[in-house]
Amino acid sequence: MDIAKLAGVDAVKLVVMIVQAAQAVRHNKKTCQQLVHHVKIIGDLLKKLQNSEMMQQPEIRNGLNELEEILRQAYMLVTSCQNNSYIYHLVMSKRQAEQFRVLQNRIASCLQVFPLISHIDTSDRLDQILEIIYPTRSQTVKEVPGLITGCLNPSTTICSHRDASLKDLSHLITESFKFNLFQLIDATNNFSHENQIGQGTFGCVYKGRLHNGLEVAVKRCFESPSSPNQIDVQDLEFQNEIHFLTKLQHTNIIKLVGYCIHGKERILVYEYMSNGSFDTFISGMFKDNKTASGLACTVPDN
Ligand SMILES: Nc1ncnc2c1ncn2[C@@H]1O[C@H](COP(=O)(O)OP(=O)(O)OP(=O)(O)O)[C@@H](O)[C@H]1O
Repeated sequence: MDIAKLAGVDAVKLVVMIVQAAQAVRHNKKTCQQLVHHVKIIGDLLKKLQNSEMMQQPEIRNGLNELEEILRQAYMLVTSCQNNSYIYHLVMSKRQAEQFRVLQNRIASCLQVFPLISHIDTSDRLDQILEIIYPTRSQTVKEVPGLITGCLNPSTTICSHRDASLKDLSHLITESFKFNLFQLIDATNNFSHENQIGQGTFGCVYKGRLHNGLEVAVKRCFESPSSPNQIDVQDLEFQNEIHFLTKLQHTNIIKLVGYCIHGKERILVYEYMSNGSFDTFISGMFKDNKTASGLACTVPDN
C-alpha cells in the first residue's frame, strides 16, 4: 500500500491496522511484536484521552499529527515484513532493521509525553470542577487554615482560572502549605508504630499533633520506584493530589493541611478525622445522598 493512502486514517484506527498487519508478518516477527506492544500502549492511552476536550487544542493536535505520521510509517514497515520473497528479505533486511530502530525510538519518545498530557488533562478537569463549586469570578481563601509559618495571608485573593494561569495559581497555593520534615517527625513521634493509624495503597498514615495543637493524619508515601520515568509519574500524581485538595476547601472534603517534599520523602498532611475511620466517613457521605468522587469529596448539591 502507498503511505499517501493512509493520510486520512486517525491514530486509533492505525493502531488497529498495525496490530492486524503484525499477525501476518513472515519476517522480523519478534521485532514486529515489540513494536506492536508499544503501539498498543499508545492505542489504549489514546482511547482514554479521546473524549477529552484537550485533544482539540492546537498544540495537542500537532503532537497527534506527528504521532499519526509515526504510526503510518509503522504500518508500512510491518506490512513490508509480510513479503514472502527471500530476495526481498535479503535486500531489505538491513534497511528494515534501521527503520525499526528509528521508529522504536520515536515511539518511546511519544510514550514519555503521555504522563504530561494526562497531567494537563487532570488539571483542566479540576478547573472545570472548581468552576461548578465556585462559580463566582474570584474567591477569598478564608477557610485555608493558617497553620504553618509563611501560610497564606487570609486576605489573599485567588482569582478564578479565567484570571490567573493555572501554573501561577497552583504555585501560589502549594508554596503556602509546605511543611518541613522535622515538623512532621515532631508531630508523629518520629513516625512511630504507636502513631500509625492505617495504611493505603500509597503509604502509611500516622496520627500526629502539630505545634498549634491541631490533630492531623500524616500520610507518608511509600518510596518511589527506581525508574526515572516512574518517579515522574508518581510525582505528578502527588502534585495532582496537592493541587486538587488545596483548591477544594469545602465542609465535606477532607482538608489537606499541608505537604512535605524532602529528598525521597513525599508526605501529605490532612485534618484528622476522629469520627471513625475514613471508610466510615465515606459511607456516611453516601448515606446523605451526596455525590462522592475520586478523592473522597462531595460536591454541593446546588
Ligand atoms: N484524615 C484521616 N483521619 C483519620 N484517619 C485517616 C485519615 N486518612 C486516612 N486515615 C486512616 O488511614 C487509612 C489509610 O488511608 P489512605 O487514605 O492511605 O488509604 P485508603 O483511602 O484507605 O485506601 P487507598 O489508598 O487504597 O485508596 C484509612 O483507612 C484510615 O483508617
